[in-house]
Amino acid sequence: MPTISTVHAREILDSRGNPTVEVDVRLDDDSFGRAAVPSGASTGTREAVELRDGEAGRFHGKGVRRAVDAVNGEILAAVRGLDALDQAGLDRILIDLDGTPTKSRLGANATLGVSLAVVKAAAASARQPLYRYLDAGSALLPLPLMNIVNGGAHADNPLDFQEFMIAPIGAESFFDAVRMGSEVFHTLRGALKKAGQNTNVGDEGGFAPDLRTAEEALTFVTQAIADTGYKPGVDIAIALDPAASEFFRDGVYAYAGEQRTRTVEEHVAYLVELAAAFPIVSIEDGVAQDDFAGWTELTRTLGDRCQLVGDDVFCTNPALLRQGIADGISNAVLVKVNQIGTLTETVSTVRIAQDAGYGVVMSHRSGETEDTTIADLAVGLACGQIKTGSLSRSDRTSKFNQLIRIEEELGEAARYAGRTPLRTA
Ligand SMILES: O=C(O)[C@@H](CO)OP(=O)(O)O
Ligand SMILES: [Mg+2]
Repeated sequence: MPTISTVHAREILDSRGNPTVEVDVRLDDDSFGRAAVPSGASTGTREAVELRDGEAGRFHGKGVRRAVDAVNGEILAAVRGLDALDQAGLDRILIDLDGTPTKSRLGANATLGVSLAVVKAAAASARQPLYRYLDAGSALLPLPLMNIVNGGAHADNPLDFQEFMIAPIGAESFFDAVRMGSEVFHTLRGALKKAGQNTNVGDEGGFAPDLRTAEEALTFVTQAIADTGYKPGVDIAIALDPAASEFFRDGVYAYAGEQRTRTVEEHVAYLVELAAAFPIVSIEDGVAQDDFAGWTELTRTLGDRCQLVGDDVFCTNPALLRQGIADGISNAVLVKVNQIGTLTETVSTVRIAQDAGYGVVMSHRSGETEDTTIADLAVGLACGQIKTGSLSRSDRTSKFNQLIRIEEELGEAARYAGRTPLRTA
């Protein structure tokens, strides 16, 4: 049984130039694992706590030295000598050591870094790639939701909705999906340029044009799919993440870019209208995390023909997801490892969703690193879908590239999910 001999954390930079935690783990058989922790901008209120120092001047208060110190001190002392193959036991110790319901004492950025670095070291010890270590039979390559237009909290443009994504549902393989996505991305660049728009990109590598309405962005995206030679809705469909919690104020949806508000009823009706007018197969956080009436209404009106993904409303939290399933809201869950802070809890959220027939979308954060763990998790947990940004910027393409390698390694056994996981009419 390989045991944990050293755990060492450091501060590194993420894709927004902010500090984040990276953890190295070495086992007594010399196996090594390294994991870097991502960071969100549009965060759910019930996410596990990302510990930041708040120390004036240093990294503008965003340092993560306290989380790093927690790993190199208390956590190291508690996990040294533990069985590296007992992930559930390790994660239980991390949760108990922290002792708070939201991991606010040691920081979810500390616990997650250790949790993921240990499983990677354990996989290395077993001489398995991570996806196979998680499940020897895993061979399902996810449908990628590729974010090619950025708005909301991820860009300095007027678009109220945060993400406009393309989903190559008709691709024959994961590699084929990446090729198709890349082609559309470049067609879109040309079209934006021709329209006199800037082609700068936002936090997740999608374009951030100066557009005001979702219809304008959706028209550009649908046209780019068609102009590349693909059938919108057949070869490539569209997915949205309005990240509606970000613009839900005083019981109404305040569209700053459009300079108007919509009531909950008007807002839901607007989403239904968009889903009818464009080839939209998935909407994440269509309504806000605290808008229970909105979630109920959206699920009732659109849930039979569109994937409705809960991000802020569930925060990858098994208890919140269980409650949502009991309440009958949404029909899919977004899974972000740092929203909950350990691998074991992440896996439990995925399993709860799968058992309930809910869709599962493994996801990056808007602040990422070159770490590609989520690519392996998407395959190893048979999620069926992954959301990892655009077809540019290495913090995003690193995940696509890892999935290309996994598909190649699986060879004949590899299966590309395509449209199957969407469960849409
Ligand atoms: O809302 C989201 O789904 C994510 C990832 O795209 O953004 P952030 O990491 O800023 O929460
Ligand atoms: Mg989201």
